[in-house]
Amino acid sequence: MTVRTTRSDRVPREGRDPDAPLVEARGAELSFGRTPALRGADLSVASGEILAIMGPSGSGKSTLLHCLAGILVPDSGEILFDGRRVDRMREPERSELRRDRFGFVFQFGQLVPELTAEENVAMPLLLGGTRRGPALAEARDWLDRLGLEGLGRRRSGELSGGQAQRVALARAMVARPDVLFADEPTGSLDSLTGEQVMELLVDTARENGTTAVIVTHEARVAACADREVMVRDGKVTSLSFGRTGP
Ligand SMILES: Nc1ncnc2c1ncn2[C@@H]1O[C@H](COP(=O)(O)OP(=O)(O)OP(=O)(O)O)[C@@H](O)[C@H]1O
Repeated sequence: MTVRTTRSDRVPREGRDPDAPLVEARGAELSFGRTPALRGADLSVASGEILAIMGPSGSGKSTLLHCLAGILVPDSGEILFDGRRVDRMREPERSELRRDRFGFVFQFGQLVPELTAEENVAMPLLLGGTRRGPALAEARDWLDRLGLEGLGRRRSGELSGGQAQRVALARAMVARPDVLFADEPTGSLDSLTGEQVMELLVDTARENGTTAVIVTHEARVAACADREVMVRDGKVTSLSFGRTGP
């Protein structure tokens, strides 16, 4: 069911300047105790862009993603979302931003094991105040779209790794976030399954005009993105623009 899209299919959301950065880090620095993780990271992500962050283990990729997503606050530097200073927000405001505007997929889907797949997917809608019936109907619709017809009543222990990551993707997208943050979304999967999940993730983000920031070790996974950046020693050091042209 996957429809391959190309890097030139970028669809910014209506009403936005496609060239204005939606998510930005400016000179972000963050240390964990004496361990510096970010040493002046600069990054701009345009609205509707699918960006892959690559780099060696321990270089600061996850820390950068967590700062961009308002999970961590840098020691210095700025984090902006849609022109607003995320690093200056208090935790309740950042929490609201994460809930209302961002979606997340992590390496291990982190589904709630006691809940069924459709209940997991419905969770962001329920937290946002949607009634149970409509929320579950929307969740089933997303599961169908991601090729998981008929699996809505299963719990995470009854799903394969690839199925569980697709449920996690449905949960991340169900509330139509502005930005999808994915940290090694295919890291726990074999390469074929990982590629399928990544294609679904990228296609789903593109179809919905969702900006995506994806941390990955895998060049083949990064190749699905519009743009790749490299993180080394806590800095964004090199950029490669789309393979299909400058
Ligand atoms: N919670 C933490 N406490 C202490 N040190 C941390 C913590 N999180 C990350 N670090 C350190 O910060 C540095 C950057 O880590 P980070 O996880 O951002 O790297 P990464 O590029 O995502 O690595 P990997 O590809 O292995 O996941 C590393 O030296 C790491 O050991």
